[in-house]
Amino acid sequence: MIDSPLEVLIQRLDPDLPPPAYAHPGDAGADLVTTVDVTLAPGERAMVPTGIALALPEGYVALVHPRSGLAARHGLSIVNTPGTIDAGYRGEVKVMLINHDPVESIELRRGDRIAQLVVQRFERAAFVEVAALPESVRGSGGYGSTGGFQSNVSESE
Ligand SMILES: O=c1ccn([C@H]2C[C@H](O)[C@@H](COP(=O)(O)OP(=O)(O)OP(=O)(O)O)O2)c(=O)[nH]1
Ligand SMILES: [Mg+2]
Repeated sequence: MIDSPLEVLIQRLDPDLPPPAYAHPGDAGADLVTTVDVTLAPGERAMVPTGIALALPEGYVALVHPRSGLAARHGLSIVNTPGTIDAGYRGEVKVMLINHDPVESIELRRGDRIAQLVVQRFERAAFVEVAALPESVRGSGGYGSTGGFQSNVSESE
């Protein structure tokens, strides 16, 4: 890493559990753990505490992302992905987990790594109202305006 890391103040509300940690140098996400055992039935969601509180520097946000391995293997995700941790928030970081598996329950144990925190700089916008927006190549095209899956194209096309 070229730049020195950004200092982010944390409090461990549950000192027996580890602080957020990057698994490898260069990783964007620092893993968060659950402080509680929780079982999620298919389709069920739960607000899970992480035992961590933050004081992010002004101009930074922390985003709570799912872990892809748990998503692929078990269907575990986050309802409001990515969750937004505002710089001024001093409460416990919580994760709104959801079990997307249609059949299997997911059993999580205290200390399991359930999500990852990505700290980013953000811009604060000044929203300037105008009568007409500047033109662009895309215009108002969206929602699949450029096409869909390749397999949907028939051979005669
Ligand atoms: O996954 C999340 C999302 C949010 N938060 C905390 C930190 C965040 O700063 C605060 C508010 O989140 P957000 O703005 O997403 O929720 P809201 O529904 O708009 O609540 P508020 O009215 O408090 O802003 O809740 C979490 O701990 N985990
Ligand atoms: Mg809000």
